[in-house]
Amino acid sequence: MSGSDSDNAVAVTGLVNRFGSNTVHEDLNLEVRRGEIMGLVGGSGSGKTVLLRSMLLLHRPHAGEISLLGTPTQSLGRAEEKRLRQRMGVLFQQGALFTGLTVKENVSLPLWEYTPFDAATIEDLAMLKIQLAGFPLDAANRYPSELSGGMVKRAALARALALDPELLFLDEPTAGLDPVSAGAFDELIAELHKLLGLTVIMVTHDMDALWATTHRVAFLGDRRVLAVEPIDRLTHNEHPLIESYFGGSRTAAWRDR
Ligand SMILES: Nc1ncnc2c1ncn2[C@@H]1O[C@H](COP(=O)(O)OP(=O)(O)OP(=O)(O)O)[C@@H](O)[C@H]1O
Repeated sequence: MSGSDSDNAVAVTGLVNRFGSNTVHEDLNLEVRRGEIMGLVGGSGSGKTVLLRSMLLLHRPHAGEISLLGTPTQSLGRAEEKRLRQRMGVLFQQGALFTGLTVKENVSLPLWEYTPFDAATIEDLAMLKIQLAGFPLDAANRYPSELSGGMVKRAALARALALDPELLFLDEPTAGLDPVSAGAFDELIAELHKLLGLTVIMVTHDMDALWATTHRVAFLGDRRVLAVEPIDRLTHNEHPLIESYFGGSRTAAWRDR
């Protein structure tokens, strides 16, 4: 049974994405409930990033409807789109921090752009988000080039949280981190989810992250979402594409726990 709009943070219906003759999505459907952490997995090239960019309104689909936080997005005006964007945060794979700005300045940027607050208030809010993301406060004046991989992710997360988003998108948040830092990041996401009541959509290949944080996981294959299930069930799904994805030696140990 499909949920009503008010139950869903995201509803994607009949999505089609094409690049020339390459059809990436064909009649793709996905519903993400408010307050859940949804993982997005699938083989390389299955269209996870294109789906993420479509949901972030960074890529206009060929056809279909995407409703975000109860708002259909197909024919939004610029001002409405901007207001909706303010309610969403995103952490891109490489962090995507501005290299010429310190961490504090990076986190302050959305606050300058979208809020009427004065400089002192913006600085206070930025420091609050930096703390919330578990980034060391005494390193807030450092530039991105002076940070470790784990610190870059936390700084980027602080920026994603700057405007108190209701919906948080994470693109491979633990890629490139050592296992200890990746585990700490998983814990942080779970804590923030609990504390802030966020809806989180996370693209990842990281099995630890899927098991540690997600409520359900959507599997992309064959140009659509083939299944949406809790990870313990999904890893036993008998669809050939899903079976083959989770049957590799790196993931089989998880499945057979
Ligand atoms: N801007 C673009 N122009 C043309 N083709 C594109 C563009 N962006 C994505 N594609 C194509 O769309 C398909 C899906 O790409 P996408 O990056 O979404 O896959 P993915 O599931 O995120 O893969 P990976 O796990 O390797 O990151 C690929 O065939 C890719 O070549």
